[in-house]
Amino acid sequence: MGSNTERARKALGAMKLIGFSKKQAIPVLKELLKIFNNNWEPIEDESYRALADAILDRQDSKQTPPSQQGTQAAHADLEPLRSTRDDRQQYLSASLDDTCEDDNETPLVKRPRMGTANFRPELQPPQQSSVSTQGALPASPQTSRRQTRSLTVEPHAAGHEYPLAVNDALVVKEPKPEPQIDRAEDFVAGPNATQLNDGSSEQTSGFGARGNIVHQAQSLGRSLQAAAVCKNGVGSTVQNTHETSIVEVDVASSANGEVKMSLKCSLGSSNFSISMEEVFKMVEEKCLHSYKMLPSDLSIGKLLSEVCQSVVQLGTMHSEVNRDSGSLHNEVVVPFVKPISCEAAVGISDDVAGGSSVLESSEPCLQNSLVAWNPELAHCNQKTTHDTTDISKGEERVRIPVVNEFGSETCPPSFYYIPRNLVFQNAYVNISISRICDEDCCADCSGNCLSAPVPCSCARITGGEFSYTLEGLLKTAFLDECTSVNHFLQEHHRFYCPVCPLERSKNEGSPGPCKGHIVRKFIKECWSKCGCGMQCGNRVIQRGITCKLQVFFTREGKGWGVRTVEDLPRGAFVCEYVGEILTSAELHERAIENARNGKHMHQVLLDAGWGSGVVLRDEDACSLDGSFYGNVGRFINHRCYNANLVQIPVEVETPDHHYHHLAFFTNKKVEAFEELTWDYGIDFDDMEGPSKPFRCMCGSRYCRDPNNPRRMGRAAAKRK
Ligand SMILES: C[S@@+](CC[C@H](N)C(=O)[O-])C[C@H]1O[C@@H](n2cnc3c(N)ncnc32)[C@H](O)[C@@H]1O
Repeated sequence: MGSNTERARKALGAMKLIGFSKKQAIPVLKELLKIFNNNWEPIEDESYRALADAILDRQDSKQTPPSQQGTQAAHADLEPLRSTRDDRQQYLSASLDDTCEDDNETPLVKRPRMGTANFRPELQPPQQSSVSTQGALPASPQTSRRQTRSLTVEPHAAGHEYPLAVNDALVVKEPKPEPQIDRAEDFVAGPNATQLNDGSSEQTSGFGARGNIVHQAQSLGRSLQAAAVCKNGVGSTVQNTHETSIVEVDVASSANGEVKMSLKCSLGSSNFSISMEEVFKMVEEKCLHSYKMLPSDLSIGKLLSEVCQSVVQLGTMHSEVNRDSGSLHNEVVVPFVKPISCEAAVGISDDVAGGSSVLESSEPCLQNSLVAWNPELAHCNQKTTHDTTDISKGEERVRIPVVNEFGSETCPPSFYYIPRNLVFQNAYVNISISRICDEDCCADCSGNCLSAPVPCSCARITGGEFSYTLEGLLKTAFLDECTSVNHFLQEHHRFYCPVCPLERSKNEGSPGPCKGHIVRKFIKECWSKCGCGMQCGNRVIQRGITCKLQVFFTREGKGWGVRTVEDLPRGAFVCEYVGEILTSAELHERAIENARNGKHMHQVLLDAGWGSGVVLRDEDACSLDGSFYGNVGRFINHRCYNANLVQIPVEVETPDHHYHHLAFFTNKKVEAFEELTWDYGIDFDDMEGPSKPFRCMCGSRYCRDPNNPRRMGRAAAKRK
């Protein structure tokens, strides 16, 4: 603590260190001491941040144009309401004056901490009849701006009303759910929170909050909660002030693994409404003041989002540690509860008309999934070999964690993670240098083909233009065309095999008529026979996954799914669908086997190039099966019509298209924590197959499943 002189010396030393002379600092310090009724704590807090800001505000105010003087005058009116100086104050002023003579001292100053909840004079509670920082220090252009942004914070500002007298809780924008899925938002809050925001209840501290959050008993644990309690000008001479101001940072996880941070500022009886953008901007400005310079791309929003992502990652790691030490259910960090089996009876859909289609599972899985909420009904402790911190086991450039907030298993049933397709047995995939002719590669190129003045021969099959932009995204026109294939099937070319390999594998002697395959646009990437480097912009999918993904257990009964934990722009490559490359006959066998075993189906036809006019041999009619060997793509669930991913065939190392890669790209902007989905192309009306399509839980208003009661009219749902 120390004497007032000592404290003043330190404060001035701290200011000196960041470039403020005593001449500049002393009057402001005096002013603040008056405001805080000689309470040093709010001034010393955060390495004298209040003092530094107040000095800056005062400096700014000197440049305030005359037009803004009226506002200052309004504040000046508050002056008489302020508490009068007592003897102590006078003594302190004298001490300060003394201190002024000594310029040699350089007390230690802590580096200001960024992002820590702290008490701010500007956000000080309206002391009903007395204290106002704004009143004490003339409003500057900056403070005026702040006042405009946080209009109702200052209760006595002339002419200011409280048009949005609402909640005091500042809630960071919550992770966005997948559009059009109605969800009960079950956020599990920190221990201090009770119920936020349905308007019906408030927190213990008197806060309400925006959003739709139902808090439950479990929490992320105290370690994830930071609370800063700052004394707020409590003193005998200040009347009508409340005892403390509390600023809390609460981090809560939702039932489906989303993370929400809420900042709660107890501001007594004041009402105010501000947007998070305003808060972020102000914090950024303050950081700038404190640090004098900031990284140009600093964004408090991003910083907070990073905090949320770290919570998810830490939660995942904790769950793994707990699982290993057998204490999963003793110490709940993220609300992991008892598991379910997600084994399911399966069937194979005969539908190939929608293009690449995943052969689907059936009801039992859904029934199992629905018991996920009831731990007592959970069963099947199937052992898996997954690393929940990274299901790819280091095979990808990024880690892909697994999160399960509902099931007794912390990870999905076993499979081998492979980052690239592998031939199972008989599929004919001939990758050889000699098969790539000169027109199908760019041997003379170097560096980045996208930067060349004239597109090289690798752009030939895409009409002389590359599919990618220099930023590594799909070009809009190309993406629009690929997406419209899924949306308006009838308008796109459908190819009918003279003898369909799929039908032939079902009935060799008398194959049924081909149901049709959609002719899709291909991406063609440069490859090893090209002269360009691996960083060439026309090599996107072959560089592998770069975005941050997470495998999570869905709440809607779809089993496991995939979500992004960062915002993704439109046209971004997400991942490939990887699996064993099967022939039609092998595919058929697998489907029957899967149907017997009752598993999710993970098979996708690679039929985008079947319309080449040649009658395909069985070994040329390839498909991918991710059941036993696959990558993260095997977890991506189906959504009717308005999925956020589009599947695009990609030619990399073989020029003929019976074998190709299947890559997923975002077809809209996707926000962090949205589930990633693609339209499997299932015809839910097709009941001919050995088993029936799964009951669709996609939540899309355009759901095609006739058994889905929530879908819109059949006509709307049916594809054009
Ligand atoms: C490629 S897998 C997707 C990952 C799967 N959810 C899992 O847990 O392994 C396809 C299977 O997921 C389930 N599924 C995918 N999308 C679904 C949806 N919209 N509604 C219900 N189940 C779905 C079905 O069981 C389907 O056979």
